[in-house]
Amino acid sequence: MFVCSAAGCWTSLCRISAPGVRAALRAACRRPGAEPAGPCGRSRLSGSWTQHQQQQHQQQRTSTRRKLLRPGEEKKSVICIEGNIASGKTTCLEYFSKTSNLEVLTEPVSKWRNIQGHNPLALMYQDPVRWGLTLQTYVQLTMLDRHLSTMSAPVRMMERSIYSAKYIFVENLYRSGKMPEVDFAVLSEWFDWITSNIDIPVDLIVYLQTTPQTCYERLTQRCREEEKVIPLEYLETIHQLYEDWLINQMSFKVPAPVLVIPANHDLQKMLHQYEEHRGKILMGSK
Ligand SMILES: Nc1ncnc2c1ncn2[C@@H]1O[C@H](COP(=O)(O)OP(=O)(O)O)[C@@H](O)[C@H]1O
Ligand SMILES: Cc1cn([C@H]2C[C@H](O)[C@@H](COP(=O)(O)O)O2)c(=O)[nH]c1=O
Repeated sequence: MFVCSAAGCWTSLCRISAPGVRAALRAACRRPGAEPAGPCGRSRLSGSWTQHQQQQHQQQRTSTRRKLLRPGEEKKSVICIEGNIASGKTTCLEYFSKTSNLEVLTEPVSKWRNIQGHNPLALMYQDPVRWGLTLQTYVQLTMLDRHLSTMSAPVRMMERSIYSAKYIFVENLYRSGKMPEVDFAVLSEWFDWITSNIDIPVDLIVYLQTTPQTCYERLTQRCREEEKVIPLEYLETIHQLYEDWLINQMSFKVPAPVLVIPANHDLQKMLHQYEEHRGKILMGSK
């Protein structure tokens, strides 16, 4: 049985309305870096940046441009859809997949469920201490492969990223005592090497913000065999790690601006919201 030791907490502080995000993004565009900083020197309001973040990101984008662009070539954009397990990321990608000049990359979950006849995802849920490193090494490899694959359209929308695999899932295994320190050290050195030696451009993060309860209901309804052992507490912990990373911005470096979309709503309202945010998502990545 897979049980998390640390239960997460839900804070209404982090619920930012869509109009609030829009206003914040408008303000951030007008006055880059002028947002008051949060406790760790970063802005708490998603979609806006501190001066430091703005400079860092600009440098990243400039170096990407130098490496990739030839005269007349257009800048390509990468948008990562982030969120808890069963928050609706695949459904969101499916919706946008009908957009022209946009390619969609889903998470390589089928690989995590079958590598040469083995199922590291199932093994990890059955015995995380033994199999956590195995799964997360493979997740890191397959996510890197996704990031580095040749783009077939000017805009790429992909499910999660190498960053969330490390900052959310590896971190959770380690913090909950389910990953031995040596395994965490090996994964961390790999991750640090990859991210400091390989350019992994991300232009926008879209965070589908849900309650753990909503995810629990959707996960139960989806009924993926490996995930039947997941308790609500696990989703609460993952939720809190996401909130600390993307909303409070107190845990790890956020590689791109964050657009928060409240995602507890029914499918129809979600599709309506995606349509409403379409311009911001696609243009915001430019
Ligand atoms: N807005 C929604 N309301 C109700 N059910 C949803 C909604 N969005 C997705 N679902 C369902 O919830 C389950 C998980 O959605 P999915 O898109 O696979 O999430 P994720 O890719 O984030 O794990 C699926 O069965 C999907 O059909
Ligand atoms: C990235 C990542 C994922 N997992 C697990 C969590 C879920 O069981 C699946 C992904 O499914 P989702 O519906 O797309 O959220 O994989 C993991 O254990 N470790 C990871 O790094």
